[in-house]
Amino acid sequence: MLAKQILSNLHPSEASYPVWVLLLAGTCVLYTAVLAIYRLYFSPLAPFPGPKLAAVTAWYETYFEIVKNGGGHFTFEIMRMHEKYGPIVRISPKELHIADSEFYDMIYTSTQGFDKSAHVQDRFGAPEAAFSTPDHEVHKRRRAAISPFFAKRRIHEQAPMIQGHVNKIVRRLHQDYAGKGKILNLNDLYSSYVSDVIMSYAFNRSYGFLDEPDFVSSFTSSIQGLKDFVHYAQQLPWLPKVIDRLPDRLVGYIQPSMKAILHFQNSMRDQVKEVRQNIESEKAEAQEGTIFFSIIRSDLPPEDLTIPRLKDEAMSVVGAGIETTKMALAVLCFHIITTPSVLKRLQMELQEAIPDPSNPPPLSVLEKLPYLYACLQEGIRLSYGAIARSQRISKHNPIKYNDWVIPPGVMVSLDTYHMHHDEAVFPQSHEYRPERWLGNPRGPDGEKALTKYLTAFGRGTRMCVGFNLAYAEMTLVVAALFRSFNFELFDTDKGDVEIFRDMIGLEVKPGSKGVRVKVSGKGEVQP
Ligand code: HEM
Repeated sequence: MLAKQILSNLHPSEASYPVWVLLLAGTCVLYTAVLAIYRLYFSPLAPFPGPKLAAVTAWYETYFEIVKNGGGHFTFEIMRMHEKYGPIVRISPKELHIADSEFYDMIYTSTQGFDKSAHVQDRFGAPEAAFSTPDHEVHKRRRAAISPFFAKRRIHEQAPMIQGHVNKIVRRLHQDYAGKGKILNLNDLYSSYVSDVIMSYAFNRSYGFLDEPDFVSSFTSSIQGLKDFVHYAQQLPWLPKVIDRLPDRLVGYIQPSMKAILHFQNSMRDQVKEVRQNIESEKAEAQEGTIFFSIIRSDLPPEDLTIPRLKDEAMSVVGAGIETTKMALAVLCFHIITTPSVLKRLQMELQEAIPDPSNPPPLSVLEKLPYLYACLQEGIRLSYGAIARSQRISKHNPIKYNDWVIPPGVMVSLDTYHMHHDEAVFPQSHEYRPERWLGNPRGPDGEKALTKYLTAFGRGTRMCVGFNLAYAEMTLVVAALFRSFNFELFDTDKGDVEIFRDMIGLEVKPGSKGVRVKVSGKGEVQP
């Protein structure tokens, strides 16, 4: 009515563009004000503590994830919020965050079928992978098709294949690096190693990344580039959908970091297409028993067996274990090399367990070495796996936390950065201290195993499916390298392994070239 009156009082030429703009702007302001008032005073989350601005707008989070210091800083901001507001905080209009290590297992649980949030479904460019699937029931069905391949027994069956890749590394370091002064980039080495392992296992295909000059290939670089886009994809969930409709060349031109995702997507699409074509033409003997051969032959419903869906699953199965395992290895090697007491103790243990380095004992023996295991645990702890929170949603039931009742449908999370730096659980949490894992240690209550607080692999229904593979890869390569070689850091410092920002995975200081070392052959260590 008011709008009509205003318009009728105006000369037609005056009632054109500016009035409509004013009306539109007025409506927007009114809508924003009403929304802000609703979020502050009437939303079911209104009683929860937290900054008012974060309660009013999700742009608060966007600022920290995309703008501040180049983005990836919301996890640290959440930490600051907890210092001010206590263990439960409303971090955005629709989301709560909890900082209480004892409550982790209540959210990341196998006893309740919590969903993931759909707004993060697209962030790794693989929206239909089990990993990204929001709905609990659909996730359960998709995960069931891949999880048997990562059971401990199956990984032990793969140990000779993994050891074969480790032997190749040892040979190459002897030939090209040891005593020659040539600089070895451990990040590149590990990236190639775990990529070769997973491609062998997923597709029975050798890409020979470990044969590449300096262990660098476009594939491993593309995996590294995947995380550059994650916060944009999460904060602006429409962006991946728009990009998906544009020609690849245009995308690469507008957003160079997307090139990595496109490259990876294309290579995974080619892989699954080939397996399916081979099955259809009965030429798939070479792939029989591999992960994707079995998935295509599984009883998943047809909508889960399309090439685009399988491509997404391949991106997840292949991609999820590369940067995570590489960073854990790079971090732990840095600390072992720079801490003489740790290095000596590890080398002594390995010397005793592996009398002849050319004939290493099986995985089942090496994985029981207590100090080696402790070194891995500390590396995993300080590389975090996924740093950022992974939201869970209880669709139907409220969640109780202390005196608070979290209504159904609300995103709630804890995160590994908070967990791994809880000083009550891990005193001097920023220090690399393998000793804290020795002797079946307990948490602060003296009962719960300390391993319960190591959440790098997540927990519950969505826990990392590949953790047995990750431990096997790390055990075999760390045992071989520290048994056979000495390493001296080259132009590398703590900034090359410590968190600078959270890109879901660990991102270290800008411009870092990774952990670089000079290699020499090793004599026996004296007690
Ligand atoms: C140190 C090494 C690794 C770490 C720290 C790690 C960590 C994680 C984390 C935090 C999650 C997500 C949990 C969640 O959403 O709450 C995850 C999921 C996943 N990881 Fe890993 N991961 C590692 C290695 C691997 C390896 C080697 C593979 C396989 C080759 C793998 C495959 C997967 C898959 C497929 C998922 C999705 C599981 C699901 O949603 O059901 N990961 N991982």
